[in-house]
Amino acid sequence: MLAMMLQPLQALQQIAIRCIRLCCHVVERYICVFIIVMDVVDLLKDEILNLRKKLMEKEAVLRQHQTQMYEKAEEKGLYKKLTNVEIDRYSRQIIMPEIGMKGQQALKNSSVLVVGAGGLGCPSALYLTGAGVGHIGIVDYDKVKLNNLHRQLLHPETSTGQPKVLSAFNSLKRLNSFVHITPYDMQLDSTNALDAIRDYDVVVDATDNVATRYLLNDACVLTDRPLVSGSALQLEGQLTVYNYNNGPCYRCLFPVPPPPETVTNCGDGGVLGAVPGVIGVLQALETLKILLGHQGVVTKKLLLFDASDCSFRNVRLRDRNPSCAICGNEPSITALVDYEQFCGSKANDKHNSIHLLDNVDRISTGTYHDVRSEPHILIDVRSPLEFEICHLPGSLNVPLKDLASEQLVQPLKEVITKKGSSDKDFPVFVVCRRGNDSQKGVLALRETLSGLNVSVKDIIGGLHSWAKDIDPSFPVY
Ligand SMILES: Nc1ncnc2c1ncn2[C@@H]1O[C@H](COP(=O)(O)OP(=O)(O)OP(=O)(O)O)[C@@H](O)[C@H]1O
Ligand SMILES: [Zn+2]
Repeated sequence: MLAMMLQPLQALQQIAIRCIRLCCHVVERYICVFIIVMDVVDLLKDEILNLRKKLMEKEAVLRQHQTQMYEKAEEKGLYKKLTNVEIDRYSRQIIMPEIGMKGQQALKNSSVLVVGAGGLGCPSALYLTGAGVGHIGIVDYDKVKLNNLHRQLLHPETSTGQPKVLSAFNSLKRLNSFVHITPYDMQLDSTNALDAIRDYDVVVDATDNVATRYLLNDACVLTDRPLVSGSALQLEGQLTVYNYNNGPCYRCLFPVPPPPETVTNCGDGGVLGAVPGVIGVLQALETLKILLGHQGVVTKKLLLFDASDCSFRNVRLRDRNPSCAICGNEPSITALVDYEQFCGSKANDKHNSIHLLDNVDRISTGTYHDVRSEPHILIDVRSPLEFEICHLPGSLNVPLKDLASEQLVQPLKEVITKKGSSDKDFPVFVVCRRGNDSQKGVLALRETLSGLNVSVKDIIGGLHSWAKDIDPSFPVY
């Protein structure tokens, strides 16, 4: 009787087992197919990468031959005139009355040094190369980083980790093999700037730091070269040509460098890629106008570009200062100086660590990792926008500038009073992106939290160290 009652149940069980087996089989097949597709994708990616490498090797050999040919031809004075291919290639600008054969010929016989192969240097060099400037030098000491690619469009993904000048050289040569490109993988400084600049007619300042701006300015004044200067940050850009047509030099307008802490760079302030794109292209345009001897070069005035409403504004600049230290009537500077010392900042925009706190007031990311399960408060002093990109679990976001405000710190005080016990200092840790602002945060909090039993320390190296030493999956920006 019992066996009869169980029969349909067993049949159902069998059907269920079959169904499950069938499902497993289907899932297994899907996984297999997925794995096979993934394998094919990986294989194709590897193959394409190898082909690209081979292509680059072949292109390098070709360029070597072309360079030799160029040099031999130049020795014989052969390349002074435009070839028929060049006439065809540049015909759309040659037929303009402002350029003509003479203008194109002039471009072919001119040379431009682009300093910086970054956000401004890439678009600048791109249009100078396209226009057929005969010789372009490009200087940079840095390597291509992943976070350069959104705006430094001469660098393809495959260049990441490569010297920027090599990457720029390859892209420019691929674009126009008629142009002679000289890459300089080096930092321009007082020891090499004059020699580098003397070989070129015009200098484009596409760098990102104040020390190099003064260096280029002085070097251009001493060698009598126009300096096409540009800058871009966030949604704004600026452009002017210094030391041209009796106009002012950079020192005439800014005899004293700004305090280093007031200078914001792209790494901290951010920049929308198309903004340096606009300014870089305008730098190329002004350079071409100088080489062609055109009127209307942006000198003795400053062009201001505001991308938020796409407005361009020209403001008049002061005239050349007769008592300027470098271009004045009786200059006190007659040779290049130490620009890092003069500006009190490095000739790069790389992050410099500051030391405001004693070691006892700081903890490593490893120590924080070990104590994070114990009661404490972690304050992240970055901006809310940065906090949104990534943050450590349980951290409170109080931006550095708000730490000095009694009113804004009041809720924090309440949390500490609630959590802390009176017999032991309650631990408060401060974190930021790289470990500088967190130290400032500790100093500010010591003021605003005075009177409370707290021990305030910062985390050395900030979230960058956390990602490097503790959690490699943590985003870095
Ligand atoms: N003295 C110098 N000599 C050679 N190259 C320089 C010098 N100073 C700055 N540069 C280069 O100028 C370029 C400026 O580019 P950009 O302003 O786009 O900044 P970045 O350093 O590439 O990027 P980010 O600031 O976002 O890290 C950089 O590639 C930098 O290496
Ligand atoms: Zn001057």
